[in-house]
Amino acid sequence: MAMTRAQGQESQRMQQGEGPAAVLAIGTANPSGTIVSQDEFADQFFRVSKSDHFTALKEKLKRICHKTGIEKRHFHMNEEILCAHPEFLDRELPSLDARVDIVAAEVPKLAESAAVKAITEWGRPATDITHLVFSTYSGCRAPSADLQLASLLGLRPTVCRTILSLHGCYGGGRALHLAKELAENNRGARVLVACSEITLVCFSAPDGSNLVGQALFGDGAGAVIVGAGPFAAGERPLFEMVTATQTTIPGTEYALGMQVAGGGIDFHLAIQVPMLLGQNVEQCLLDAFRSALGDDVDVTWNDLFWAVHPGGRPILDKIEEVLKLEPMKLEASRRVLREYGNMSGATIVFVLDELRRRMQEEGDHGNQLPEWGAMMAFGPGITIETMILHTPRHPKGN
Ligand SMILES: CC(C)(COP(=O)(O)OP(=O)(O)OC[C@H]1O[C@@H](n2cnc3c(N)ncnc32)[C@H](O)[C@@H]1OP(=O)(O)O)[C@@H](O)C(=O)NCCC(=O)NCCSC(=O)/C=C/c1ccc(O)cc1
Repeated sequence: MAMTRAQGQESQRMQQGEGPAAVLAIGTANPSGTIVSQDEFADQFFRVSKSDHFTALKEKLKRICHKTGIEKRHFHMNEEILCAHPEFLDRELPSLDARVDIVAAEVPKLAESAAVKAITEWGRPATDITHLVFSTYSGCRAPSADLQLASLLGLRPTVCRTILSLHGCYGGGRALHLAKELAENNRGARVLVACSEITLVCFSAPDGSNLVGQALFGDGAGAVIVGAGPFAAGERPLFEMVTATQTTIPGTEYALGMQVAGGGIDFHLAIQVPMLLGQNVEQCLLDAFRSALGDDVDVTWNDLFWAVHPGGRPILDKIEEVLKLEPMKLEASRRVLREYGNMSGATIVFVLDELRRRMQEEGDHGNQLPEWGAMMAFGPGITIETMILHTPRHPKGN
């Protein structure tokens, strides 16, 4: 059969979604097991790891915990697991197999809890999902967590799955970026984004190099349904994903990283990370806005709403300082950090959920959050994912 170039172009156009992709529903979940107050974390961590005699290290961890801006975190890890696996405390002992056995089962289950909430809110059957993008730093096995999640949710066998491994804290941003591209280029596509992180793969006894990570990271999962028009009855865009960019800060590979080793995943966070992000975020935002709205776009940062990955309290402080943001602008990020800590790739989904909650609350009081916003997530590279968001205004009652 012969097809002309024009017919080919028309056929391609017919396969594309209408308008920018949008977030249609959001769900989040945390392990129900252990909730640790940040005030008590150092005492508890040193007790269970039998490290109370390292008094200087413990005092340092207390100083760090006090400065994190975190009030509590959720963990799958508990004393029962530690009793069964004392090797998790000693980086020199082989423990990767046992860790992977646990997270291979738990990471998809946690993702399922978040995804069920998102799918329920979306209101369509799980079998209408066409694509799945799964992000985790705990995926060291194939078939992986994406396939298990697809089975747990009863997705159709033709669902197109992609797993993003070891993207760390920008995994959620990258997954949403990819979902936008999939939805806009496949008419009728409905993409489930799932990010699920369990710190058990990184857990170890305190030493001179791991205190910041142990004080910062927590467990959680976030799920988002993404789709472009035409929208089905009942589907309601929460955030339109207007444009998305990824930038790597040259020469900063050393600053953030993780390494899968026999004794678990090691990670490092250089002390310069907040400064490096502070020096680069404004340019990323300008580039993203120019690509969305043209070179002569004039943006006032305080006129936007903000969904920034709360990688750490000084990162939020630095971004607030360089963009001269009013104090409440990063409140959604600060609240998520306070309540859950840094859940790596899943965190940005919690921030979007918090923003959506605030929008509803403000709307109920007759106020509205700004129409335009920016989402940013950071991770190893140093990589910065930026997305420009727009909130459609729904007439009351719709
Ligand atoms: C709460 C901190 C640790 C301290 O707050 P501060 O305002 O800087 O306070 P201080 O300057 O008084 O520092 C307190 C102590 O912490 C030490 N410190 C201060 N940052 C440091 C430091 N990166 N190292 C090692 N000591 C330090 C600092 O030297 C000091 O030690 P000391 O003088 O003995 O009390 C704060 O710096 C903080 O949150 N830092 C982390 C920022 C950060 O890099 N976040 C990660 C962003 S990217 C991301 O989210 C995830 C990436 C990821 C990667 C791998 C994965 O597996 C998963 C995910």
